[in-house]
Amino acid sequence: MAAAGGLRLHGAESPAGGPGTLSGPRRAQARRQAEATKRKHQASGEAPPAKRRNKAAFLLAKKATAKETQRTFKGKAQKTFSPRKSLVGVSDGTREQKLCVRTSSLFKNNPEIPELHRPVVKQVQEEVFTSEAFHELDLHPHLISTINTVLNMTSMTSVQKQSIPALLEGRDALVRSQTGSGKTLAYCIPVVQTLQAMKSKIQRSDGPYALVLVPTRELALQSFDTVQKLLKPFTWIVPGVLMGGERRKSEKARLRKGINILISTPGRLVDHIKSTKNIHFRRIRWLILDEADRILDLGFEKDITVILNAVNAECQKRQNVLLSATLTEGVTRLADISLLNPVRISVLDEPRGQSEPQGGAVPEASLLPAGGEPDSFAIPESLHQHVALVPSKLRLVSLAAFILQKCKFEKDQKMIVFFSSCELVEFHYHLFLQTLPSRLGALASGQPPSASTRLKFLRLHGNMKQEERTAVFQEFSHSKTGVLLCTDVAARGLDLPQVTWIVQYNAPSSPAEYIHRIGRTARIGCHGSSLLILAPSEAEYVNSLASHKINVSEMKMEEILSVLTRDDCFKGSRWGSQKSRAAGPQEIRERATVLQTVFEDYVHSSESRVSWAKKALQAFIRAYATYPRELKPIFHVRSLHLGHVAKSFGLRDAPQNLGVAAVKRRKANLSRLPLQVYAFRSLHICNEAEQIVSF
Ligand SMILES: Nc1ncnc2c1ncn2[C@@H]1O[C@H](COP(=O)(O)OP(=O)(O)OP(=O)(O)O)[C@@H](O)[C@H]1O
Repeated sequence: MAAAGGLRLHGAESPAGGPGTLSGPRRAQARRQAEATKRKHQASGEAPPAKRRNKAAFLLAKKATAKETQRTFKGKAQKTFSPRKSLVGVSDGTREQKLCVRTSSLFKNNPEIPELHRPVVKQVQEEVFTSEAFHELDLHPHLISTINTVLNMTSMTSVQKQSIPALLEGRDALVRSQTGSGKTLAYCIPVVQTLQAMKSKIQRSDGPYALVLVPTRELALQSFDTVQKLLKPFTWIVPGVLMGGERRKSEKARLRKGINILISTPGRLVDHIKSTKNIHFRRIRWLILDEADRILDLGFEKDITVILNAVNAECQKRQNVLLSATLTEGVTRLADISLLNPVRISVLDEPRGQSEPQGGAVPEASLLPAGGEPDSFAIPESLHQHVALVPSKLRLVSLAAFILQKCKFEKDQKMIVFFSSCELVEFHYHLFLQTLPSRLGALASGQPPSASTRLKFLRLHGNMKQEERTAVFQEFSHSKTGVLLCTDVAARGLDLPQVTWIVQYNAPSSPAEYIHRIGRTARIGCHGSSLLILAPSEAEYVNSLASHKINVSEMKMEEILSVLTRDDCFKGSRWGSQKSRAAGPQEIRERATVLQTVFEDYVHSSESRVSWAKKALQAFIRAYATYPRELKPIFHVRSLHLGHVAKSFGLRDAPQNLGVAAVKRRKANLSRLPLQVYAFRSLHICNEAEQIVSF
């Protein structure tokens, strides 16, 4: 649709969140009027009273043209929408004036939520379990009884059934099977079986016989735990873990004493290769790369080269295994240089081509994207995937409402929420921790929060100290309920039991990452669900997922928000003491506004909190600017509406300095820079969030 009338200044809403959609002088006049009101109240040290703020918004709204246009950073009309058509954008000034909350305009001037014409694709499926038992394998009886009694497992999963015999034969292998399908044991069992069977009994001082590389510290700990359990009857074989964040000195001491199965993150191992005298690879029989594609994604390629060279220099003959739920081109390259005549194991049920076998050892072409076509990923059958299209202004309340819906009103729910950066995790963690539980407990009953209303929030990201990361990982692992807010540090390989919901609040940067994130639920045949939250402008991402055979069904935002009507602590004063009332759309809006007010009041309770929220907003934009080129048409900073995004950080207004002149000035100075550099300069050089709006 063509832009109608004048353009709205991007992100420069009136204090009351008025639409600011007027053209030329009328808009300027209306804005001056609104700003004068604001200045007057600022001068007297007060916020404009709610009614007057809303009145200003109402005046602007009345003058607004029916068709509205978002102005992008480019200054181009990008999308037009009509408030009338908007699902949540119906303006009702009279009613708004009656509201007694200061937050305004949450439901006005939102972009139209497009119809989601999602193509239904047939997802690639894998059969998780087989009817074959571990005791049918030629394993040491003590190993079988450990698997049965310590791990409580009897039958093998498909990937185990295919991998264990192949690895016991001494073959190199490239293994791909869906998340949560038991890949860890698929390599740990053959390693333990071969090492315990060695003719000359292994001595601790022999040093490493098996080297397992994993991308993250938590995964290193988890794999270590599995190996340790399997080694129970074979006490002479010593496992050990090396990882960033731990004390090098104590790791050196352990290396000196001897570690036979060494599990490590690549970076820390390279550290030791360079600086520890006692590390050697003379007896290496196994080299295993778990989550191989992630190891490469994280930029460990150089480290892997250093490790491969160090191992090759001391020992040529060994078995090499690469595993992941998603294999990328990088992994094929790595497979080419590190695997010798490998067996390629894939557990896909659905044949990709008529000539291809179903599951089992398959030719390379069926493991990897053929002819440049998008790769398809197997997703557990019992995983139900959803997507919700939520306008930027409503993202924060929608997320909070969804958490409340699942974790307050439903029993035994355990949720992981993924964010795009450490700063975003920190911001939402503290915001929710300070606002949601206290509000729920205190306002609902007048009493301190009870166990039933208490929401447990945890967070996990790469900027935390290692001890804290480990403690959180353990706590969430052992907990039956709770909400873990995290970055992709938790996306790979982590086996956190009983997770029922995965929420992706910021969309992942690749379909592989999407698969690994949702793969933290519905593990090993259990049920689980996922929710991806997208802005209306990002709806196209659903098609991008479909091209990788990922099927998502729509969850309506109203459905998410409607939970607020079940909780009287979100009742606006408008409803007074009325007890029961049918929950209409207006009541949902009012309650969402009350919740938004809780967030805004918290953020605006001090200068430092405002600047904290601005920094989080800055981090969001910085992360948004890093989507890969192929996703830029869907996720582009230029299509962000800063004023609306600011609301999702509890900020009442867009950060200042967004005058047209400022934008033009910055554009003139920086127009020759590519956007990434543009964003990078603005975001990294400037401390004040207000300056980021200039790119
Ligand atoms: N044969 C089995 N029977 C029952 N449970 C099993 C079996 N094998 C593995 N499991 C359990 O299944 C869960 C998932 O296993 P694992 O973490 O190895 O999966 P994965 O394929 O490596 O997943 P990801 O791709 O996410 O890393 C673990 O809790 C593990 O203990």
